[in-house]
Amino acid sequence: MVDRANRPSALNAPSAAAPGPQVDITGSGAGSKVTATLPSGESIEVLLYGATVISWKSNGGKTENLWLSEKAAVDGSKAVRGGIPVVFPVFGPPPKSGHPTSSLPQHGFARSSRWEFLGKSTSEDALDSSSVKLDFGLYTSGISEDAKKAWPLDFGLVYSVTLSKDSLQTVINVRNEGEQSFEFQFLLHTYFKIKDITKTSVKGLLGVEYIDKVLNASSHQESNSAIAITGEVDRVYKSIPQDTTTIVEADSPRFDVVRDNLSDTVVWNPWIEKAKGMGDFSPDDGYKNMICVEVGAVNGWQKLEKGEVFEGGQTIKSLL
Ligand SMILES: O=P(O)(O)OC[C@H]1O[C@H](O)[C@H](O)[C@@H](O)[C@@H]1O
Repeated sequence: MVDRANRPSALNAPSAAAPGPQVDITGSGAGSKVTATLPSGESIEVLLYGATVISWKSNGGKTENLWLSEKAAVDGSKAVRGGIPVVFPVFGPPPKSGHPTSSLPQHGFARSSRWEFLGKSTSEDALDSSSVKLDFGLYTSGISEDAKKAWPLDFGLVYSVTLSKDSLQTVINVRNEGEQSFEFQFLLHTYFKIKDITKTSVKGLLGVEYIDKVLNASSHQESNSAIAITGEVDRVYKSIPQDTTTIVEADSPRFDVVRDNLSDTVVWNPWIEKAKGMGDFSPDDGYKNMICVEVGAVNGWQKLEKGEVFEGGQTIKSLL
C-alpha cells in the first residue's frame, strides 16, 4: 500500500486522477519516434527504426543513462550508433557460408528495419510506482526485400520496453510463424553513458569463459572480479551463471544489468583507433564516455520449431 497522505499533490486534488505517464509519437516516416514520460520526470525515446531506444533519463529526468553518438543517424538511414540497437537474427559477422544467416549483414536486420508501434500499457496507481510499457512489432512482412531474400523465414518479434522510476526493462518475444524451424541469435547492444572509462569497471563475470575478439577469438577464463578497461575490449562472455553484471564508476555501482533467459554478455569499447575509424562515432574521444554491456543469446543458436516462442531480455537499474 502506498501512503498517499505524504503526497501533497494527491491530497490537494482529491477528485482528480493522479497524472499518468505521457506517451507521444513525434516525427514522420523513418524518423518517427515514441516518447514516454512518467509523472516523476523519467523518460524514454524509442525510434521506430530498429525499435532503438535512443534516450533513457532517470533521476527525475535529470540523468541520461544511454550514450548516443553525435553523428548517430536518427533518420532511419542506417543503424543507430548508440542507445540500444536490437541485434537479430545474427550477432556479428554471420558465418561465412552454409548457414541460413550467411547472406545477412553484420548484426542482422532488426536494427535497420522500421518496426510498428503496437501500443502502450500504463500503471498509474501512485506517483512513485507508475510505469509505462511500449510494445513494438516486426514481422516478415516488415523487412526489406533483400533481408527477406537472405533469410526467407516467417517470424514475429514483439519487443517490450518498460520504463519505471529507477529501471528500464527491454524484452524480446520471438515467434516462429512459419512451417520450417529456424535458428537465430539475439542481443541487446546497450551503449551505457559513463563519466570516465578509466575509472569504470565491470563486475559479476569472475570465473566466466570468454572469447576475446581482440586476441584472435582466443578462449579465456575471467580472473578479475572487477574488469578495468584500459584499451580496446571486445569479449563474448558465455553461459554466465550470475544473473547480474554491474557497471562500477569510481568505486560506486552505477548500473545493474540483470539478464532474463539470456546467458551471454558482450563487453565492448572500441578505444582510440577503432572509434576514430567509425564514421558515425562522434566525438572521437567519445569512447571515454561509453561502455557497451550487451546481454544476449549469441553462443551458438536458439532453435524454434513451428509455432514456438523464445522470450528473453534485461532489466537495467540506474543506481544513482
Ligand atoms: O559497428 P557495429 O556493426 O555496430 O558493431 C559494433 C560492435 O558490436 C559488438 O560489440 C561486437 O562485439 C563488436 O565486434 C562490434 O565492433
